[in-house]
This record gives sequence, C-alpha cells and structure tokens, in this order.
Amino acid sequence: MEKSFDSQDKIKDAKIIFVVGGPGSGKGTQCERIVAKYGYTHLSSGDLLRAEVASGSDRGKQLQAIMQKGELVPLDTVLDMIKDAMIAKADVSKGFLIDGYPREVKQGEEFEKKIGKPCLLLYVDAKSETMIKRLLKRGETSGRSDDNEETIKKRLDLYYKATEPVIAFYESRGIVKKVDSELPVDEVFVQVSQAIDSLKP
Ligand SMILES: Nc1ccn([C@@H]2O[C@H](COP(=O)(O)OP(=O)(O)OP(=O)(O)O)[C@@H](O)[C@H]2O)c(=O)n1
Ligand SMILES: Nc1nc2c(ncn2[C@@H]2O[C@H](COP(=O)(O)OP(=O)(O)O)[C@@H](O)[C@H]2O)c(=O)[nH]1
Ligand SMILES: [Mg+2]
Repeated sequence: MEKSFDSQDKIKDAKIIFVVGGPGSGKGTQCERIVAKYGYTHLSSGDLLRAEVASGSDRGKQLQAIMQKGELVPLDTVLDMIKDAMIAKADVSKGFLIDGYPREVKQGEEFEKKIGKPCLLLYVDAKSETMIKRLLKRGETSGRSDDNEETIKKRLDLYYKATEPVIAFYESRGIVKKVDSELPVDEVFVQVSQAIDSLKP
C-alpha cells in the first residue's frame, strides 16, 4: 500500500498533454517531433496495447481481438498501462504526451482521478477522407491488423461518436489547441510548437 502511494505521488505534479485526433490524423508523427524538440516522454496508448499483444500473453490475445474489430479496450486496462509507464519514467521526464487517450469522456475523468489534470489538449485535426487515405497507405507497410478498410471505418465511426465529445469537454475548460493536420508535417509542427510554447512554465 505504502509503496504504491509513493510511486503515484511521483506523477502527481507532472506536466500532462493529451494528444487527441482521429485514427491516422498524424498524432504519432507530431509526437515524435515534440519528443525531439522538447524532450517530453511519448506514451501512445495504442503502442502500449500493441506491445502487450506482441508479448503473446493471455491478456494480449484478448486485446488483439478487440483492436482487430476497432472497438475500445476496457478503460481500466489502458489506464493502468499508462499509469505504470508514467511511474516508470517519472524521475527523468520533463512532461508526458499521452497519445490516443482519452478515447471517451469517461476515460478523461478517470485519468484525472487516478493520475492528474492535463494542461493542454492538442487536437490533431484532419478530414476523414485524409485519414482514410493515410491509414490505407500506412497499412501497406505497418503490419497492423487494424489498418484495413473495414476496421478503419469502424475506428472512424467510433472516433466521431465517442472521442470528439472529449474535445468539447476540454474546450469548456479552455485547454484545447487545434492544429490543422491537412498541412505538411513541418507546418503542422509550427502550430504544435506555438501551442506548447504558450504553456506556462
Ligand atoms: N486508449 C486506447 C487506445 C487504443 N485502443 C485500441 O487500440 C486500437 C489502435 O489504437 P491507436 O494505435 O491509438 O490507433 P489510432 O487511433 O488509429 O491511432 P494511430 O494511428 O496513432 O495508431 C484502437 O482502435 C482500439 O481498439 C483503445 O481501445 N484504447
Ligand atoms: N501528408 C501528410 N501525411 C502525414 C501527416 N502526418 C502524418 N502523416 C502520415 O499519415 C499516417 C498516419 O500518421 P500517424 O502519425 O501514424 O497518425 P496517428 O494514427 O494519428 O498516430 C502516417 O503514414 C504518416 O506518415 C501530415 O501532416 N501530412
Ligand atoms: Mg499513432
């Protein structure tokens, strides 16, 4: 008990940025740039889940089935993974990019209860046609079982239904910065940098 309280304490005051946008909008691409420029720790919830799948564990097999269908993994599973990863990096991290989470308003609320409040929600915006095109292209080489036409459609539907309300939720708190991910990567990153530079130290 004592120990888990201590380790949780380590991330209590961490700088937290949520990176939200549709599938294939360019979240991962921009996060890579942010890491290079600002030294933040990038935690992609999708990557954490895929690592569990790759481990071949029983839990990984259950996750694989859900992800293949483009559905959402249970909230507690993802949140525990993110929290453990944050605690592991707490001593060396200047801040955390939480990429692909929250996927629904409830996930954001639980994150705040168990971990802390975000200071920024970076909204990576692209048109659905653009996202579909990028995902199909990525699917040629990604090896991801969910980068196929049928699952992409489901992921997009779920994004508009469950995840877009997350943006409205944080907009009412005044922490949303939207970047136009239709632009070339460098130009998107100019907007991303402005959003991060505007944060109070
Ligand atoms: N918080 C999360 C993150 C991911 N997933 C599951 O993992 C899949 C892939 O997630 P992610 O890698 O974030 O995919 P995308 O939204 O397509 O974004 P990206 O292209 O950055 O990987 C989702 O469809 C979903 O099944 C989830 O349930 N909950
Ligand atoms: N043209 C263009 N392509 C991009 C941009 N950002 C990402 N991509 C491509 O779109 C695909 C999805 O990007 P990724 O970062 O994986 O998106 P995520 O699903 O939101 O994490 C990748 O193949 C990228 O190379 C961009 O700003 N412009
Ligand atoms: Mg990604």
